[in-house]
Amino acid sequence: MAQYAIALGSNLGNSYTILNKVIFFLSRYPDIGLASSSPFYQTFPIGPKQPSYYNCCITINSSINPKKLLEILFNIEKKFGRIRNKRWDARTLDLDILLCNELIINTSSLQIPHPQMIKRKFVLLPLCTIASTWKHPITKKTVKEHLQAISYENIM
Ligand SMILES: Nc1ncnc2c1ncn2[C@@H]1O[C@H](COP(=O)(O)OP(=O)(O)OP(=O)(O)O)[C@@H](O)[C@H]1O
Ligand SMILES: Nc1nc2c(c(=O)[nH]1)N=C(CO)CN2
Repeated sequence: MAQYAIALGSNLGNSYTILNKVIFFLSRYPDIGLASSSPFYQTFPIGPKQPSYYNCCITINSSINPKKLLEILFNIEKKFGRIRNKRWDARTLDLDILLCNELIINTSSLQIPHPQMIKRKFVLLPLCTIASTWKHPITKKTVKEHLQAISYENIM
């Protein structure tokens, strides 16, 4: 059984409702147990000009392996209306695997920890509300320490 941290984001459609529905959907998914879920934060977009986001994080327990979980999350993004065009395009749903136990994976299609997570306040702030002491397996710093190191502000 592994513990995963997952980041959710949405900035197209009724984002608040979409995130709620996705968390409910995941909580009922076979072999996935929802452990915790953060508050939702409205955040200014990082990157190209586009609508503001709702972001949150969850932790789950699952016997599903990381590669299979990525495939499942990809299909859930599709089910909730994600159309993939360019990188960083506005989207109804983005699901990123942030952490899996103390595991490090570095393949072309899957990197864990998520390489961008420690730079993103819209990830670290919600994650810190549910997993502040989780140690990043590469930097060895906790989620809280990474959050404290970020100076920019994009939370509304
Ligand atoms: N830990 C991970 N979680 C989710 N996707 C990942 C992960 N590691 C690698 N990927 C890969 O990243 C690819 C691009 O993902 P996506 O289209 O969601 O990027 P993005 O959200 O636009 O940008 P970013 O990657 O900066 O969040 C996916 O096809 C997936 O194979
Ligand atoms: N505030 C915010 N900005 C973003 C986000 C996101 O989830 N929230 N996701 C991006 C691509 O993954 C790019 N920029």
